[in-house]
Amino acid sequence: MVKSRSLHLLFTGWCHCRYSLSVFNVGIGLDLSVGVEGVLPSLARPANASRIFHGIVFDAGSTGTRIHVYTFIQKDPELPLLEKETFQSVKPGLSAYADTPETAGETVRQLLRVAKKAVPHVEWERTPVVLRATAGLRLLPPKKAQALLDEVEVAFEESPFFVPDNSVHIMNGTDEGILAWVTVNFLTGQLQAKTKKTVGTLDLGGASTQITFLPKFKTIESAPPDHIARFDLLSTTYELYTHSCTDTHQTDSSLERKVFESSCLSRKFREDWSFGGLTYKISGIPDGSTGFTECYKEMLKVVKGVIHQPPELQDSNTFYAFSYYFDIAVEAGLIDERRGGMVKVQDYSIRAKEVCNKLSMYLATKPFLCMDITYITCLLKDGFGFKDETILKLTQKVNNVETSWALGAIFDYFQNIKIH
Ligand SMILES: Nc1ccn([C@@H]2O[C@H](COP(=O)(O)OP(=O)(O)O)[C@@H](O)[C@H]2O)c(=O)n1
Ligand SMILES: [Ca+2]
Repeated sequence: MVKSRSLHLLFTGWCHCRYSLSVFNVGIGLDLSVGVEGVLPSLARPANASRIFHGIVFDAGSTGTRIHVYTFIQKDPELPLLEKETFQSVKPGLSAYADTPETAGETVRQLLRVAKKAVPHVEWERTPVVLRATAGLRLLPPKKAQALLDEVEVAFEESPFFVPDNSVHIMNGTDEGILAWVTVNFLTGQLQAKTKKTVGTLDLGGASTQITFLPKFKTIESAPPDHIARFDLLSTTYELYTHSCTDTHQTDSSLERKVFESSCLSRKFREDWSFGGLTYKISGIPDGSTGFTECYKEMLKVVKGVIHQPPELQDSNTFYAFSYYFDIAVEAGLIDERRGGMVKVQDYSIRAKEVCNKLSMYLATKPFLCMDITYITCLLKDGFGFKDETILKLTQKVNNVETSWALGAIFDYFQNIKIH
């Protein structure tokens, strides 16, 4: 089976980009406390609740389904701390079961066992469980996606956990970006610092990508209003720039072609790849040119002019980046898988040149690395408009908690954050 994020993009075609105005309110005057493991604002809970309480979030992503079980501690008279997260994931994502939706229910039941172990028996019936699906389900025909969500809901209702209204739904890309930003800025302590020294976030999933940051004055002035998200926290109004692209399925006749040749692949590379009910012959260009320059040109076709470029990104210093930004940096040897690390945008670019100009060296072990790392380079430089020196902080976890929108989603649940 072909494993390449960018190959998927090349087949699905142009990103469908949304720049949305999102407004959510998080209670003015909210109190916050700082802990060793992390920081959480006050969460609404029953008056007779015990000191420890929990929340369960399922992330139904395009490539996998994950469960996050959060344990919070109420430190009276202080506010709750995030004590720990229990995390587990399975592959493939729910969209792989579009024609056998009952299998989606089984996937969820399997992961619910993790929650039963992580949450004490007496807490089950007051512990909320929610599932948010992202690009994989956004791309399915609505009826097929709904059938999967219905199976999930059945599995939830059978479980001993509390199933709130609207517990299971497809999330839009804007919410994904904002909630990931909330997660990272919360875990790094920026939200409670009140200094507005927040960090921007970059997520690159199997079929969508998000960029979210707190813009400076000029960006707010010059960006169209629907590129800005607003919310209030601790008497401060935050205005976020958030932009999400979900790969769209191409409808033109080019999807009918059965052969896909790319200069990002070695001339000797041949593999069959099934996608969208058809099988394609993937290969390098037998008599054509290969290498970084040609590969970059291919990537420019799917990136250039599609994504809005906020001018201030040229001056920005550090962004937190996760998911495929992390995975590909590991595969390229730029960072250690366990520790993560900092890379500059130019590090992706330098490595892309090295890999793409020696394709035969990677043919046996990492045939798609050139394509994937060149795609990331192109997305960062010519898509978003980052400068070479911008630092990306690549991390899967902060304070032992996954850098994912999932924590932001449970925060959203407990706080009734309204995203518009
Ligand atoms: N908790 C998570 C969830 C996803 N991921 C990564 O996210 C990428 C896949 O994204 P995804 O399946 O969520 O796809 P989307 O639905 O977000 O487009 C892979 O690189 C995963 O390793 C992660 O690193 N940690
Ligand atoms: Ca994701």
